[in-house]
Amino acid sequence: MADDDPGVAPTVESTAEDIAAMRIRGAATIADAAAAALASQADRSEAETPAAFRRQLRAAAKSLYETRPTAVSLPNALRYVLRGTDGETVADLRKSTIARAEAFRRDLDQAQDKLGEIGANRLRDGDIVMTHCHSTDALSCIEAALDAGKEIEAIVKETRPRKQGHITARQLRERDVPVTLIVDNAARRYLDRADHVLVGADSIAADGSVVNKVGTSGLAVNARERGVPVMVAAQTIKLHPDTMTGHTVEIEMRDEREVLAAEDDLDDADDGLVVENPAFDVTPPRYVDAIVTERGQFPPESIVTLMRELFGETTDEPWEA
Ligand SMILES: O=C(COP(=O)(O)O)[C@H](O)[C@H](O)COP(=O)(O)O
Repeated sequence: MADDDPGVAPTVESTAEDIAAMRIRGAATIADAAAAALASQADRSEAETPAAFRRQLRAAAKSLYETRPTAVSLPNALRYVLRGTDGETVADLRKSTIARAEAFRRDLDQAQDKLGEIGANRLRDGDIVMTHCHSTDALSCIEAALDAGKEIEAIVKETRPRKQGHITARQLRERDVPVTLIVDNAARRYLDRADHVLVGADSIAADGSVVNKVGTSGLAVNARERGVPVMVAAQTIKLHPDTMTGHTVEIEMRDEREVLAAEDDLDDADDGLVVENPAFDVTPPRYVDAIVTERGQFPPESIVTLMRELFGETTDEPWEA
Protein backbone atom coordinates (compact mmCIF):
# COMPACT_ATOMS: atom_id res chain seq x y z
CA MET A 1 0.00 0.00 0.00
CA ALA A 2 1.39 3.42 -0.93
CA ASP A 3 2.60 5.65 1.93
CA ASP A 4 0.06 8.39 1.23
CA ASP A 5 -2.84 5.91 1.11
CA PRO A 6 -4.77 6.38 4.37
CA GLY A 7 -5.78 2.69 4.20
CA VAL A 8 -9.28 3.30 5.57
CA ALA A 9 -11.35 0.13 5.33
CA PRO A 10 -14.45 0.22 3.05
CA THR A 11 -16.61 -0.72 6.06
CA VAL A 12 -15.44 2.47 7.82
CA GLU A 13 -16.22 4.53 4.72
CA SER A 14 -19.71 3.05 4.48
CA THR A 15 -20.38 3.60 8.20
CA ALA A 16 -19.25 7.24 7.84
CA GLU A 17 -21.59 7.68 4.86
CA ASP A 18 -24.48 6.09 6.75
CA ILE A 19 -23.96 8.40 9.74
CA ALA A 20 -23.72 11.51 7.55
CA ALA A 21 -26.89 10.52 5.66
CA MET A 22 -28.66 9.63 8.95
CA ARG A 23 -29.24 6.02 7.94
CA ILE A 24 -27.43 5.48 11.25
CA ARG A 25 -28.70 8.11 13.68
CA GLY A 26 -29.25 8.95 17.34
CA ALA A 27 -26.29 9.66 19.58
CA ALA A 28 -25.92 6.24 21.22
CA THR A 29 -26.41 4.34 17.97
CA ILE A 30 -23.84 6.55 16.23
CA ALA A 31 -21.30 5.87 19.01
CA ASP A 32 -21.91 2.13 18.79
CA ALA A 33 -21.51 2.13 15.01
CA ALA A 34 -18.30 4.19 15.23
CA ALA A 35 -16.74 1.75 17.71
CA ALA A 36 -17.77 -1.19 15.51
CA ALA A 37 -16.23 0.55 12.49
CA LEU A 38 -12.90 1.02 14.31
CA ALA A 39 -12.92 -2.67 15.24
CA SER A 40 -13.48 -3.56 11.61
CA GLN A 41 -10.68 -1.17 10.60
CA ALA A 42 -8.36 -3.01 13.00
CA ASP A 43 -9.55 -6.39 11.80
CA ARG A 44 -9.11 -5.63 8.10
CA SER A 45 -5.97 -3.50 8.26
CA GLU A 46 -3.23 -4.65 5.93
CA ALA A 47 -0.63 -2.48 7.69
CA GLU A 48 2.79 -4.04 7.88
CA THR A 49 4.17 -1.89 10.69
CA PRO A 50 2.72 -0.67 14.01
CA ALA A 51 3.17 2.93 12.84
CA ALA A 52 1.18 2.28 9.67
CA PHE A 53 -1.53 0.52 11.67
CA ARG A 54 -1.87 3.48 14.02
CA ARG A 55 -1.88 5.94 11.12
CA GLN A 56 -4.70 4.06 9.41
CA LEU A 57 -6.69 3.83 12.62
CA ARG A 58 -6.37 7.58 13.17
CA ALA A 59 -7.46 8.24 9.57
CA ALA A 60 -10.47 5.98 10.10
CA ALA A 61 -11.36 7.79 13.33
CA LYS A 62 -11.01 11.16 11.62
CA SER A 63 -13.35 10.19 8.78
CA LEU A 64 -15.95 9.05 11.32
CA TYR A 65 -15.43 12.17 13.46
CA GLU A 66 -16.13 14.47 10.53
CA THR A 67 -19.58 13.06 9.76
CA ARG A 68 -21.81 14.93 12.24
CA PRO A 69 -20.68 17.62 14.68
CA THR A 70 -23.22 17.77 17.52
CA ALA A 71 -23.45 14.38 19.25
CA VAL A 72 -20.40 14.16 21.53
CA SER A 73 -20.93 10.43 21.93
CA LEU A 74 -19.11 10.11 18.60
CA PRO A 75 -15.75 11.69 19.60
CA ASN A 76 -16.10 10.16 23.07
CA ALA A 77 -16.39 6.69 21.47
CA LEU A 78 -13.44 7.29 19.15
CA ARG A 79 -11.28 8.61 21.99
CA TYR A 80 -12.14 5.64 24.19
CA VAL A 81 -11.15 3.09 21.53
CA LEU A 82 -7.99 4.89 20.40
CA ARG A 83 -6.76 5.29 23.97
CA GLY A 84 -6.98 1.53 24.48
CA THR A 85 -4.98 0.68 21.37
CA ASP A 86 -1.83 -0.80 22.79
CA GLY A 87 1.00 -3.12 21.71
CA GLU A 88 4.38 -3.36 20.02
CA THR A 89 3.29 -5.46 17.05
CA VAL A 90 0.49 -5.15 14.48
CA ALA A 91 -1.09 -8.32 15.89
CA ASP A 92 -1.17 -6.89 19.42
CA LEU A 93 -2.48 -3.53 18.23
CA ARG A 94 -5.21 -5.28 16.27
CA LYS A 95 -6.20 -7.41 19.25
CA SER A 96 -6.25 -4.54 21.75
CA THR A 97 -8.26 -2.27 19.42
CA ILE A 98 -10.90 -4.91 18.78
CA ALA A 99 -11.12 -5.76 22.50
CA ARG A 100 -11.44 -2.10 23.42
CA ALA A 101 -14.18 -1.49 20.84
CA GLU A 102 -16.07 -4.55 22.07
CA ALA A 103 -15.77 -3.36 25.68
CA PHE A 104 -17.10 0.05 24.67
CA ARG A 105 -20.12 -1.46 22.94
CA ARG A 106 -20.85 -3.77 25.87
CA ASP A 107 -20.60 -0.86 28.35
CA LEU A 108 -22.89 1.23 26.17
CA ASP A 109 -25.61 -1.44 26.31
CA GLN A 110 -25.23 -1.94 30.03
CA ALA A 111 -25.25 1.81 30.71
CA GLN A 112 -28.49 2.17 28.77
CA ASP A 113 -30.13 -0.64 30.76
CA LYS A 114 -28.94 0.82 34.05
CA LEU A 115 -30.06 4.32 33.10
CA GLY A 116 -33.45 2.89 32.14
CA GLU A 117 -33.93 1.38 35.58
CA ILE A 118 -33.03 4.67 37.24
CA GLY A 119 -35.28 6.71 34.95
CA ALA A 120 -38.15 4.25 35.42
CA ASN A 121 -38.19 5.10 39.13
CA ARG A 122 -39.40 8.58 38.20
CA LEU A 123 -42.37 7.17 36.29
CA ARG A 124 -45.45 6.10 38.26
CA ASP A 125 -48.06 3.57 37.28
CA GLY A 126 -50.54 5.29 34.95
CA ASP A 127 -48.27 8.20 33.98
CA ILE A 128 -48.43 9.91 30.60
CA VAL A 129 -45.10 10.82 29.04
CA MET A 130 -44.54 13.30 26.22
CA THR A 131 -41.57 12.51 23.96
CA HIS A 132 -39.64 14.42 21.31
CA CYS A 133 -37.62 12.83 18.48
CA HIS A 134 -36.38 9.26 18.96
CA SER A 135 -34.01 8.52 21.80
CA THR A 136 -32.94 5.01 22.78
CA ASP A 137 -31.94 6.31 26.23
CA ALA A 138 -35.40 7.83 26.78
CA LEU A 139 -37.13 4.69 25.51
CA SER A 140 -35.02 2.59 27.88
CA CYS A 141 -36.69 4.42 30.82
CA ILE A 142 -40.18 3.70 29.50
CA GLU A 143 -39.29 0.06 28.75
CA ALA A 144 -37.91 -0.44 32.26
CA ALA A 145 -41.11 1.03 33.72
CA LEU A 146 -43.18 -1.36 31.59
CA ASP A 147 -40.96 -4.26 32.66
CA ALA A 148 -41.64 -3.27 36.27
CA GLY A 149 -45.36 -3.72 35.57
CA LYS A 150 -46.30 -0.02 35.32
CA GLU A 151 -48.79 1.18 32.78
CA ILE A 152 -47.43 4.09 30.79
CA GLU A 153 -49.06 6.14 28.04
CA ALA A 154 -47.22 8.31 25.55
CA ILE A 155 -47.88 11.51 23.65
CA VAL A 156 -45.35 11.45 20.85
CA LYS A 157 -44.33 14.60 19.01
CA GLU A 158 -43.82 13.98 15.33
CA THR A 159 -40.56 16.00 15.21
CA ARG A 160 -40.24 17.78 11.89
CA PRO A 161 -38.49 17.78 9.52
CA ARG A 162 -37.44 14.12 9.57
CA LYS A 163 -40.26 12.83 11.77
CA GLN A 164 -38.16 10.63 14.05
CA GLY A 165 -41.18 10.71 16.39
CA HIS A 166 -42.74 8.12 14.11
CA ILE A 167 -39.95 5.68 15.06
CA THR A 168 -40.71 6.33 18.74
CA ALA A 169 -44.43 5.78 18.14
CA ARG A 170 -43.80 2.51 16.31
CA GLN A 171 -41.43 1.16 18.97
CA LEU A 172 -43.82 2.06 21.79
CA ARG A 173 -46.73 0.44 19.95
CA GLU A 174 -44.61 -2.72 19.63
CA ARG A 175 -44.72 -2.76 23.44
CA ASP A 176 -48.50 -2.11 23.38
CA VAL A 177 -48.10 1.36 24.90
CA PRO A 178 -51.13 3.57 24.13
CA VAL A 179 -49.65 6.27 21.88
CA THR A 180 -51.10 9.57 20.71
CA LEU A 181 -49.06 11.00 17.84
CA ILE A 182 -49.26 14.80 17.51
CA VAL A 183 -47.75 17.42 15.23
CA ASP A 184 -45.10 19.54 16.94
CA ASN A 185 -47.29 22.61 17.06
CA ALA A 186 -49.86 20.79 19.22
CA ALA A 187 -47.39 20.07 22.02
CA ARG A 188 -48.40 22.90 24.37
CA ARG A 189 -52.05 21.94 24.17
CA TYR A 190 -51.27 18.31 25.03
CA LEU A 191 -48.90 19.18 27.88
CA ASP A 192 -52.00 19.58 30.04
CA ARG A 193 -52.41 15.81 29.85
CA ALA A 194 -48.74 14.91 30.37
CA ASP A 195 -47.06 13.97 33.67
CA HIS A 196 -43.53 14.16 32.25
CA VAL A 197 -41.58 15.37 29.28
CA LEU A 198 -38.92 12.77 28.52
CA VAL A 199 -36.17 13.43 25.97
CA GLY A 200 -32.67 12.23 25.16
CA ALA A 201 -29.53 14.28 24.53
CA ASP A 202 -26.80 14.56 21.94
CA SER A 203 -24.52 16.55 24.22
CA ILE A 204 -24.67 17.91 27.73
CA ALA A 205 -22.55 20.93 28.54
CA ALA A 206 -20.68 21.59 31.77
CA ASP A 207 -23.30 24.14 32.90
CA GLY A 208 -26.04 21.51 32.51
CA SER A 209 -27.39 22.82 29.18
CA VAL A 210 -28.90 20.05 27.11
CA VAL A 211 -28.27 19.87 23.37
CA ASN A 212 -30.92 17.75 21.69
CA LYS A 213 -33.11 17.61 18.59
CA VAL A 214 -34.37 21.04 17.56
CA GLY A 215 -37.65 21.80 19.31
CA THR A 216 -36.53 20.42 22.68
CA SER A 217 -35.90 23.86 24.15
CA GLY A 218 -39.33 25.22 23.20
CA LEU A 219 -40.95 22.10 24.59
CA ALA A 220 -39.04 22.48 27.85
CA VAL A 221 -40.02 26.14 28.25
CA ASN A 222 -43.67 25.29 27.62
CA ALA A 223 -43.46 22.36 30.02
CA ARG A 224 -42.11 24.63 32.77
CA GLU A 225 -44.96 27.05 32.15
CA ARG A 226 -47.44 24.16 32.41
CA GLY A 227 -45.72 22.68 35.49
CA VAL A 228 -44.69 19.45 33.76
CA PRO A 229 -41.26 18.15 34.84
CA VAL A 230 -38.62 17.67 32.14
CA MET A 231 -36.44 14.59 32.39
CA VAL A 232 -33.39 14.10 30.16
CA ALA A 233 -32.17 10.52 29.71
CA ALA A 234 -28.50 10.59 28.77
CA GLN A 235 -25.71 8.13 29.30
CA THR A 236 -22.44 9.66 30.45
CA ILE A 237 -21.00 9.41 26.92
CA LYS A 238 -23.29 12.36 26.17
CA LEU A 239 -21.29 14.58 28.55
CA HIS A 240 -19.24 17.02 26.49
CA PRO A 241 -15.79 17.33 28.09
CA ASP A 242 -14.63 20.29 25.96
CA THR A 243 -17.36 22.47 27.47
CA MET A 244 -15.48 22.37 30.78
CA THR A 245 -12.88 24.62 29.18
CA GLY A 246 -15.35 27.03 27.60
CA HIS A 247 -15.86 25.44 24.18
CA THR A 248 -19.37 25.57 22.78
CA VAL A 249 -21.21 22.73 21.07
CA GLU A 250 -21.55 23.07 17.32
CA ILE A 251 -25.14 22.88 16.12
CA GLU A 252 -25.40 20.95 12.88
CA MET A 253 -27.12 22.73 10.00
CA ARG A 254 -28.70 20.31 7.57
CA ASP A 255 -29.83 20.50 3.97
CA GLU A 256 -32.79 22.70 3.09
CA ARG A 257 -34.29 19.80 1.17
CA GLU A 258 -35.23 18.26 4.52
CA VAL A 259 -37.54 21.26 5.02
CA LEU A 260 -38.77 21.84 1.48
CA ALA A 261 -39.97 18.71 -0.24
CA ALA A 262 -39.96 18.69 -4.05
CA GLU A 263 -43.75 18.95 -4.14
CA ASP A 264 -43.87 22.05 -1.89
CA ASP A 265 -45.12 25.33 -3.33
CA LEU A 266 -41.99 27.06 -2.11
CA ASP A 267 -39.27 25.33 -4.02
CA ASP A 268 -35.89 26.41 -5.23
CA ALA A 269 -37.48 28.20 -8.18
CA ASP A 270 -37.37 31.15 -5.74
CA ASP A 271 -33.65 31.89 -5.65
CA GLY A 272 -33.97 34.53 -2.93
CA LEU A 273 -35.64 32.29 -0.36
CA VAL A 274 -33.50 31.50 2.67
CA VAL A 275 -34.18 28.17 4.39
CA GLU A 276 -32.35 27.32 7.59
CA ASN A 277 -32.45 23.84 9.04
CA PRO A 278 -30.66 23.51 12.40
CA ALA A 279 -30.84 19.91 13.60
CA PHE A 280 -30.43 20.67 17.32
CA ASP A 281 -31.00 23.35 19.93
CA VAL A 282 -29.85 24.17 23.44
CA THR A 283 -32.11 23.91 26.48
CA PRO A 284 -30.81 25.98 29.41
CA PRO A 285 -30.42 24.04 32.67
CA ARG A 286 -33.17 25.99 34.45
CA TYR A 287 -35.79 24.23 32.31
CA VAL A 288 -34.53 20.74 33.09
CA ASP A 289 -35.57 18.92 36.25
CA ALA A 290 -33.27 15.91 36.10
CA ILE A 291 -30.56 14.40 33.96
CA VAL A 292 -30.74 10.64 34.30
CA THR A 293 -27.50 8.77 33.65
CA GLU A 294 -26.28 5.25 34.40
CA ARG A 295 -24.49 6.80 37.39
CA GLY A 296 -27.68 8.16 38.93
CA GLN A 297 -29.88 11.18 38.37
CA PHE A 298 -28.51 14.70 38.67
CA PRO A 299 -29.85 18.22 38.78
CA PRO A 300 -28.35 19.77 35.62
CA GLU A 301 -26.27 22.30 37.57
CA SER A 302 -24.30 19.51 39.29
CA ILE A 303 -23.46 17.50 36.18
CA VAL A 304 -20.06 19.17 35.95
CA THR A 305 -18.92 17.24 39.03
CA LEU A 306 -19.58 13.96 37.26
CA MET A 307 -17.93 15.32 34.13
CA ARG A 308 -14.71 16.15 35.98
CA GLU A 309 -14.68 12.75 37.63
CA LEU A 310 -15.06 10.93 34.30
CA PHE A 311 -12.95 13.04 31.97
CA GLY A 312 -10.53 15.06 34.13
CA GLU A 313 -10.05 18.66 33.03
CA THR A 314 -8.63 18.15 29.55
CA THR A 315 -9.38 16.25 26.37
CA ASP A 316 -7.41 15.59 23.24
CA GLU A 317 -8.11 14.57 19.68
CA PRO A 318 -6.01 11.44 19.20
CA TRP A 319 -7.05 11.22 15.52
CA GLU A 320 -5.12 14.47 14.91
CA ALA A 321 -1.84 13.08 16.35
O1 LIG B 1 -31.72 14.19 18.96
C1 LIG B 1 -31.72 12.98 18.83
C2 LIG B 1 -31.46 12.31 17.53
O2 LIG B 1 -31.12 13.22 16.50
P1 LIG B 1 -30.81 12.66 15.02
O3 LIG B 1 -32.00 11.89 14.57
O4 LIG B 1 -30.55 13.90 14.21
O5 LIG B 1 -29.56 11.80 15.11
C3 LIG B 1 -31.83 12.09 20.02
O6 LIG B 1 -32.73 12.62 20.96
C4 LIG B 1 -30.46 11.98 20.70
O7 LIG B 1 -29.48 11.64 19.74
C5 LIG B 1 -30.45 10.90 21.78
O8 LIG B 1 -30.67 9.64 21.20
P2 LIG B 1 -30.14 8.30 21.95
O9 LIG B 1 -30.77 8.33 23.29
O10 LIG B 1 -30.62 7.16 21.10
O11 LIG B 1 -28.66 8.39 22.04
